[in-house]
Formats: sequence, structure tokens, C-alpha cells
Amino acid sequence: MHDFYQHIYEQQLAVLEMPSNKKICGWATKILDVLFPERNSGEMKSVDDVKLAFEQFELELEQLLSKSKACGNCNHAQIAHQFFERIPALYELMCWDADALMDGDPAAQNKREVVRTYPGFFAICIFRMANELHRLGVPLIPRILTEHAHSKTGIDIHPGATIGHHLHIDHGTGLVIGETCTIGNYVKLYQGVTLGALSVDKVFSNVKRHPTIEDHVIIYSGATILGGETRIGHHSVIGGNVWLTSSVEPYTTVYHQATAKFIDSKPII
Ligand SMILES: CC(=O)OC[C@H](N)C(=O)O
Repeated sequence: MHDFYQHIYEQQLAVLEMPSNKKICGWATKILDVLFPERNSGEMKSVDDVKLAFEQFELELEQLLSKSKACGNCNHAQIAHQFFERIPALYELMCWDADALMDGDPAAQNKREVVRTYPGFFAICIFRMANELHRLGVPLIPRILTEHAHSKTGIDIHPGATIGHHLHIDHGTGLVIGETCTIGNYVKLYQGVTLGALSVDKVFSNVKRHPTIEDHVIIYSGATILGGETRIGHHSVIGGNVWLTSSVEPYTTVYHQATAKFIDSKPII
């Protein structure tokens, strides 16, 4: 047993120090609470309060980065500053995502409902922030953020994915968007959609493995679209449960041939 305890102890020594997931996700959630007061009830009493809050968030990001040994070679202050310079643009994208849900879901009554209750809205907001950190070269933290959203919503978006504006994710449970996926503007995705890789061999780590979805595409529930060379042309509609590993031209409708059998179940008298 001694060798086992020794091994576990050595693992502990080798572990890189990192702020807790709770701290990292708490930081992101606080930003969303200020950007979208509909999530709580507005707590800012003046413009200065808002300014102070963002200055505090920037400081907190700098601290999170400086306490992450995995980010040892990063310029913490510069990354934190660059991230917050991008916040107005990220906010605009998030607002457009909320608009896409409002405009695209007949069940959505108002923005408050979308912001406060839609899992798709929460997941895309967290993705927008994680993606920015990923672009700035921050290791691990982007993944911690999107996995937090995944655990809360069932929506799994890799922070490395490239996603345009007005993304509409309705319901969303079981949705998977892979790392090298490219999604255009005004795309609608439903629950259980997989935008995945055709092969999960490790040699494909740095290769585009996930599909490209062009503008104005709708992909209904349970559809699986695989492969880095697979391109769904703009304005196409991919029906529920479709399995696709090849490209489709713009304006194409693809649907799954139903194989359900109807059995006469009249009661026997
Ligand atoms: C979404 C997906 O294809 O996942 C499989 C694997 N994690 C990969 O990124 O290739």
C-alpha cells in the first residue's frame, strides 16, 4: 500500500495550482447578472456603480489568471484588460442571441423570460465569454466555464467553436457543438443535435473535425452531422434524427425517412 500512497502524494505535488471552479464560474455569472439585470433585480444605483463593477470584474479576472499556474506565462493584466475591452461587443452578441430566441420561438413572451429561463441563452452567453478567453490564449478556464454551462443546461459547446451572431438554441438539452465547428449567422438548433467529429482518433487533434453550418440553417432535434469537411449550405433545413456525414447544397431540405410501424390495436371483443 505504501507505494500507492506515495504515488497519490506525488500526484498531489505535481498538480498545478488553480482557483476553484466555483470561483471561476461565480465570476462569469456575476458579469451576466450585471449585463442582464433581468436575471435578478437591478442592483446598480448609478452609472458609477456599473463602472466600478466592471473595474472589479477586471481585477478579479487578473487575480484568477495570476492564481492559475497553467497560465504562468500569460500577461494577466493585459489579458484581463483585452477581455473587458471586448465586453461591449460580447454584450451586443448576447443581446442578438436573446433577440433570435424572442423572434424564433412562438412560446417566448418577452426578453425577461428568455434571459431568466432559457437554457440556450445561458449556454450561449457563457460560450461567448469562454470563447473570448480562448482566443486570448487562456488555458483551461474557458473549458471550465463551458462545462459549467453544460452541467446546468445539458448544452455542450466547446469554447473553441466559431459561432456567428443570432444563434437560436431552443430547449437545447443534449446539444453538442464540437471544438472546430463553424456556425454562421441566424442558425437555429434544437435539442439533441450533435455537430461532431467523424473520427475521434487522437491524431486529428489539430485538424478541423467538426462541420460547417452556413447562415440561416435550421437543424431539428436529434440530428447528427459529422465531419470537418461536411458543410451545410445556407438556408438549409435538416430534419429531426437525420444522420449526415456529407455536405448539402444551400436551400436543401433533408429529412429522415420515418420507419415507424402502426399496429392495429383495436380491442378484441
Ligand atoms: C463533438 C465531438 O465530436 O466530440 C468528439 C471529440 N471530443 C472531438 O472533439 O473530436
